[in-house]
Amino acid sequence: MAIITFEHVGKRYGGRYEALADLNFTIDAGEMVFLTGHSGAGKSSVLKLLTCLERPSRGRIIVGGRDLASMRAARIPFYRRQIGVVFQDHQLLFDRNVFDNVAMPLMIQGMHPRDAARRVRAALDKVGLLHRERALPIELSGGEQQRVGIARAVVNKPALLLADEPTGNLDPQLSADIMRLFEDFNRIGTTVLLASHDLALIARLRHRIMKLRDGRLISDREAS
Ligand SMILES: Nc1ncnc2c1ncn2[C@@H]1O[C@H](COP(=O)(O)OP(=O)(O)OP(=O)(O)O)[C@@H](O)[C@H]1O
Repeated sequence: MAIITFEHVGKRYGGRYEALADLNFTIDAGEMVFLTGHSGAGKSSVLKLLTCLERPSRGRIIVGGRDLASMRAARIPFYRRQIGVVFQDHQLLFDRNVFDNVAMPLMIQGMHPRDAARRVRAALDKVGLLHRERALPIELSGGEQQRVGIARAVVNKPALLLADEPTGNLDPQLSADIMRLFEDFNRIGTTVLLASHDLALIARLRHRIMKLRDGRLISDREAS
């Protein structure tokens, strides 16, 4: 069953040339998919549309049965709770410790601190950082900081996990470790869509690869 459908999606920023043009694809629930392409090909734009940070200029985007174009602004925060997002620079709060960073989405939702603490520790356990919950981000390595970013993205148990160049700043060994984490979450049922230009890494992993060029889908290779 499709969890994401793009139908004839186009995106223009401020009336300029098209960042995305007539994009059509579906991603089924439970898939793990890489989105690749050169810098400026439109990878981040796809993710911004999926998180409603941007609206499509044309076409339809359906996520979990909801049409994003017709979603009222007031619904967007609720919609976003079902999606975990991992950024290249992880966007941690450097004056808060690991626990508080991961707890942030749950606090914003008003979850009871006791329930939140249980969730936070479960997420930190999954990324192997339970023993660092009191550390400040500055005390962690780059790879560990990215793991905190992933824990924060999954703390809500999202059906869909999006990541924009999550290994962009990491060396090959750490990148492979981070990819294994995404595979772990995928194995337990989370749909994963991951933008990356690290072709060597993603080719080894044998998941579906969608390739963009100048805002168009130029190839879509099924998992092998
Ligand atoms: N907010 C914006 N305003 C104007 N143009 C934008 C905006 N965001 C993206 N663009 C343009 O849209 C095109 C696609 O950008 P996008 O960030 O989606 O590509 P990308 O494949 O993610 O590239 P990168 O790997 O460099 O992040 C680029 O030409 C970019 O300059």
